[in-house]
Amino acid sequence: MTDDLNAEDTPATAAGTPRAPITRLWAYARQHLRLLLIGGVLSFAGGLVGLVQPLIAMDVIDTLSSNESLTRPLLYLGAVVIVGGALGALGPYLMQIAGQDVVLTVRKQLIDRLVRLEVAEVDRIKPGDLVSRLSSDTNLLRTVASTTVIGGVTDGFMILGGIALMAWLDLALFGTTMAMVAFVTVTMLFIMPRIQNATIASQKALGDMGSLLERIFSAFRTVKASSAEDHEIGRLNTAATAARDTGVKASFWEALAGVVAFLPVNIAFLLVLGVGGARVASGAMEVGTLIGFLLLLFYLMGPINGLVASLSQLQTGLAAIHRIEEVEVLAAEDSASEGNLPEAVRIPVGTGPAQVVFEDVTFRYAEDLPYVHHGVSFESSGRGLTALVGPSGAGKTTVFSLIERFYPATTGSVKVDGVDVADWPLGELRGLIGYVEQDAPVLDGTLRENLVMASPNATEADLDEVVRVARLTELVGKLPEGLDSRIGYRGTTLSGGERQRVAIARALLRKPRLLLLDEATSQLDAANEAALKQVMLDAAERTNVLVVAHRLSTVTRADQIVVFDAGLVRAVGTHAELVEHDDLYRDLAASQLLTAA
Ligand SMILES: Nc1ncnc2c1ncn2[C@@H]1O[C@H](COP(=O)(O)OP(=O)(O)OP(=O)(O)O)[C@@H](O)[C@H]1O
Repeated sequence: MTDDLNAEDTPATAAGTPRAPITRLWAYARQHLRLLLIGGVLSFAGGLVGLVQPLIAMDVIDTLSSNESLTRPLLYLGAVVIVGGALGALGPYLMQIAGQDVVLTVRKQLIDRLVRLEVAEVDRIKPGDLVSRLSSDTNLLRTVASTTVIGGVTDGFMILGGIALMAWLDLALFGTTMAMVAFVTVTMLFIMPRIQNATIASQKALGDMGSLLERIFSAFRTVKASSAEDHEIGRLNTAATAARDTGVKASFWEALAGVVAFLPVNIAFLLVLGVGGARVASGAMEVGTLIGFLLLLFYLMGPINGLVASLSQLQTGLAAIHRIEEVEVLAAEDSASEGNLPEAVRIPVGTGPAQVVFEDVTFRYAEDLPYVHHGVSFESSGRGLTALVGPSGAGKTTVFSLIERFYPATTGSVKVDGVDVADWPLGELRGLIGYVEQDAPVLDGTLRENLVMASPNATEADLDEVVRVARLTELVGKLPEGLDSRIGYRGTTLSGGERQRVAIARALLRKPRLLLLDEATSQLDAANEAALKQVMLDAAERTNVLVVAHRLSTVTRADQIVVFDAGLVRAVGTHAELVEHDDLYRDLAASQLLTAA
């Protein structure tokens, strides 16, 4: 189902099951039904006007043979051509607008879903493929949700109208034509699902290409330093070839559908000419009726080809919906939720440092993965610095993920200000926390955009203050446009230490009641190191700071140190106490696991 979205070929724990694509298409189109219907009715009316043309032509021929004036029928014919042309242009135009509206609705829905996805879902999926779903797949929907459906329905009605007229004109010729129509119908039932499957494969191949490209650019320097360009180009080329092959396959079935529509109608044309000619010769039929029938058949070629093209396009659109729907069912967070507490129980609105309590917390990232936390308990409250230390993989960063409610604790409880994080309104919970990740991500854009993204209402004075506190004044001074300078994709124009201080400044701008800081494992130069430590200590004067510490200089200044080992808290104390009483801590302090600055 959602396997295509998964980085590994493990089934996703999606929030639901995709609905049938055709139901989904209806749900999308329904929201723009008015415009679609107006466009459809105008197109249909244009078609009907066109249908009258053969009848007027018959009138012209009859008038010719009766030597009467041609003015009246020719005027009718002219009017019919002009009105038919105008309706035929306006109707499809309105439907195209409706189609763009449908795509916009779907894109907005997808964007909302993608940005609000649960972290656990994002752990499993391939971002490049999501981009292709948002751009390429939704684009496929444009035609389908507008002209295809309405066009198909109008063509269908036109064919039915034409068939009724044929039956009225001559039953024998009607029977001949119907045999061909039956052939076309049966063959289409065979071809259509194949177009849909080939399109799904083709779009998937495009998604794979996007994923591979994203993979390369997310580790571009590593790819180059590993001289892996040829290997990566090979993988991309394979995906591009797969996209070509599946595209060709889809085109083959579409072309076959076109032939299946075209040939029988032409054969019917010849048969009608033969059978009708014989009937005219035997006097069983008027020549005007035969010409009218032939014109009708000729005229119906358009709607028949149109209907077959619509059915082919419908398959393409259904394939796109299939892929869009796979995203729609991924689990997303409800950041606007009011939390789980009953109305009467209000969360105390705190202003000072927030309190964090872990009570016997167990946690694993997924049901098929081992436990990371086996019963973690500790508390951190008031101003000051709490350092989490322990061997790599002991579960320190996971503590932050649980406080931010990126994942729910499996058992036990994580409390902030005495309230389980699961019960907090998500927006409020995250609003009181400043979080600095270990690799201190910086987003493409200007320095200012990066700083205010967590606090859009920050004033210039607030900005100046965090720039000063985070020791960024010198950096801002040397950038060509100061705060408004672009800092490159992922902040590539900044040093590691600068990126971290930008991330800290962003977190501080929120005036957090709790600061979570995942210290970088990479070495920084002495000046950066000292600057960062000072920023951290300054923040600890004002609020509760939890730091995953990798440096001895950080832990020696901490008010409290929590020692993690294999998913458990094995000791809590100050540096002096732990050096005295805890073997692991003593080893950590003495070894490379806590690097001396
Ligand atoms: N998103 C994830 N999905 C699955 N497993 C994960 C995920 N994140 C971390 N883990 C696993 O959870 C365990 C604990 O990871 P965590 O990052 O909390 O350790 P840590 O103590 O912070 O390590 P380090 O000091 O190296 O940063 C590790 O074994 C890691 O492989």
